[in-house]
Amino acid sequence: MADLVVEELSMRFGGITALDSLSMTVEAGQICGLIGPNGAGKTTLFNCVGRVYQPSAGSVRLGDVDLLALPAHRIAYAGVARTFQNLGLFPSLTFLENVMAGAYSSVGGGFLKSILRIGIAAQERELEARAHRLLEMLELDRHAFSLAKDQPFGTLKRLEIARALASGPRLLLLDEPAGGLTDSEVGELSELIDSLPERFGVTVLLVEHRMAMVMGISDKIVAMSYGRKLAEGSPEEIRQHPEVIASYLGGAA
Ligand SMILES: Nc1ncnc2c1ncn2[C@@H]1O[C@H](COP(=O)(O)OP(=O)(O)OP(=O)(O)O)[C@@H](O)[C@H]1O
Repeated sequence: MADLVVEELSMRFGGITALDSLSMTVEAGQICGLIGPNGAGKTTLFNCVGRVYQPSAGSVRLGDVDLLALPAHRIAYAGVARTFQNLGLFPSLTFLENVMAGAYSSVGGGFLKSILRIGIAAQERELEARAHRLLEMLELDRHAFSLAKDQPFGTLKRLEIARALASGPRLLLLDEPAGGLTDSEVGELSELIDSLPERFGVTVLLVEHRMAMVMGISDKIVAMSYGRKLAEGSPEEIRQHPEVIASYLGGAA
């Protein structure tokens, strides 16, 4: 069943049509890669789904929830979490604190109630235990008390994913997760991302320029050009799609 449903989404910036009536779906537990040449509208689509931009027309639904009807700050409660190209971490906090900061966005409305019920100290302990478990699952537990700013970029990319997972999302938006990584780091990160749907029950939407990585881990790919969907299908179908090859993949296919 489709988990994420985007229908006839359009976004204009002044005279530029960045998204032109684009529709797509992602099934629950799928990894969907968005590809396309520079300026195709991938980031714009990503930012409309993540409620950074308010689209000019169209709809975005996650399960039964109309994401565009929510105020942008409620997006985490609806089950959407994201990572950022340039890391959305707090450099002067420890790994553990960064992950706990990610978890706070999920306690939201129930937070006050649970404080009244179990007290703030117990709530903190619960979040801390959850953050420790996540660090362990992402093989980052040895860094729990390291400051984020003291660790290499590749390790911080994993921490960024741990932080996003801490809110218990249903949809994870990954914005160029492999940007700035070495080839061996990309391999490790691909394995991690590939394992996320099964281990954490998330659906993943991924924007990434490293073609081998997208082709290797995506269940489906949406190829975009000039704000429109050029093709949608399995990596194999996309690799062989004449229009995709002509407009974008060329030698990379
Ligand atoms: N905030 C903005 N203001 C004005 N124009 C924008 C804005 N964001 C994107 N655009 C324009 O919308 C179009 C789509 O851009 P977008 O960044 O979504 O493409 P992209 O596929 O993500 O490209 P890239 O691979 O280079 O990141 C481009 O023509 C871009 O110049």
